[in-house]
Amino acid sequence: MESDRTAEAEEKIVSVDLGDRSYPIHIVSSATGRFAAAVKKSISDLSHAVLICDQAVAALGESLREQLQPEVDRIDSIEVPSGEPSKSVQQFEALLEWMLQSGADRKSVVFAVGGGVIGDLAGYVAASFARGVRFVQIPTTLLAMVDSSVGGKTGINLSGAKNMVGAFWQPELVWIDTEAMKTLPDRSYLSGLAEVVKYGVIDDAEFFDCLERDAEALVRRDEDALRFAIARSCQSKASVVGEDERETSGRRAILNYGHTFAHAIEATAGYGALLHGEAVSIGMQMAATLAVRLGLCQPSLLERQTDLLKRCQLPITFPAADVDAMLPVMMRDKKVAHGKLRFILPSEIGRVDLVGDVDPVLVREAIQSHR
Ligand SMILES: O=C(O)C(=O)C[C@@H](O)[C@H](O)[C@H](O)COP(=O)(O)O
Repeated sequence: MESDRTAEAEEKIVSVDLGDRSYPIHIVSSATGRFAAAVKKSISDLSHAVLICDQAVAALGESLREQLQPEVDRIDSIEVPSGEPSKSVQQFEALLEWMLQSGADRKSVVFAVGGGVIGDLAGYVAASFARGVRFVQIPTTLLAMVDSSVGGKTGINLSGAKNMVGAFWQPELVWIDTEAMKTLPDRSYLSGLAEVVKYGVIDDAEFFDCLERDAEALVRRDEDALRFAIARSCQSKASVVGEDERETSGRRAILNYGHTFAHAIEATAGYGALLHGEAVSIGMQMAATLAVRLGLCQPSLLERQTDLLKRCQLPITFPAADVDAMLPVMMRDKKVAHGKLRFILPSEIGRVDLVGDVDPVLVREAIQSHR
């Protein structure tokens, strides 16, 4: 009992405030027994649960199924291959057909169990089936915990453009159990740190200082450092999304720091060649280099970012970067307006702006300097 009480006390709830689409993010540690209660609290009239689970965490999917069983009339579950290639039109269609065969209806609730790929894919399935059913995000990678499970961006890739098809569709609940970090492979874990570092650069200078203090603790997955980093990242993301849910005012676009370069790297290198967080790390380096060359920030910003990413054991160059292939892909970025590229660029640690009309020669140079 005592340990249960301690675990409960350690539970942190961050809320995403979006009026009638508001929802809680529960950040817990080894809280197997409390999942069903949290679901019941957030979701009324749950009778049919549909679990879409990453193959890599099939055992967790089974455990969640057992926990939900007493609360529902029916559960259907399916496993999806791990990795970025699953965010495809074909996989999306296969899941919709499977939902239909499973007798899903508008009251069914989709549970997305896995990393960013599964969350984005299953979220888009939920947004599309019968014109939208409710869904729950259960992120099992660090990147999904701190970024993709929060904020309602769901979608899939086209062969030449990442996340090009999708919908803004908010979950009912995000359930983050840091227990999943114990078995996450190193490469995947470290790639999630790139999005953590991103929050420091774009929004929270004090957090950046904490990350500089805690980098080695985070790399060795120290529980306290990790819980702090996850909670602070989720708070940052929740507050930005609360201000600009559908990226209309430009505020939400700050979350895209490094992503114009990263998405082009991922699409041209072939989905899955790099993990998303690895591409974001390299993309942030290219963006900060561009900002220095444009005179928007001091070189010391790039130096601090480089140092922190290196200490997080993240890649900061991509020798195979193909500038000529990347530029046309970048023109399909969702921030392009009136045919012109726009970038999120830092002016100081903790502050970025949306910058348009950037000389393509400087963009090429920024890419080339990280090959
Ligand atoms: O939530 C957002 O908004 C973001 O931009 C967060 C990004 O880290 C995330 O990778 C997002 O999916 C990219 O969005 P996109 O609109 O550039 O596809």
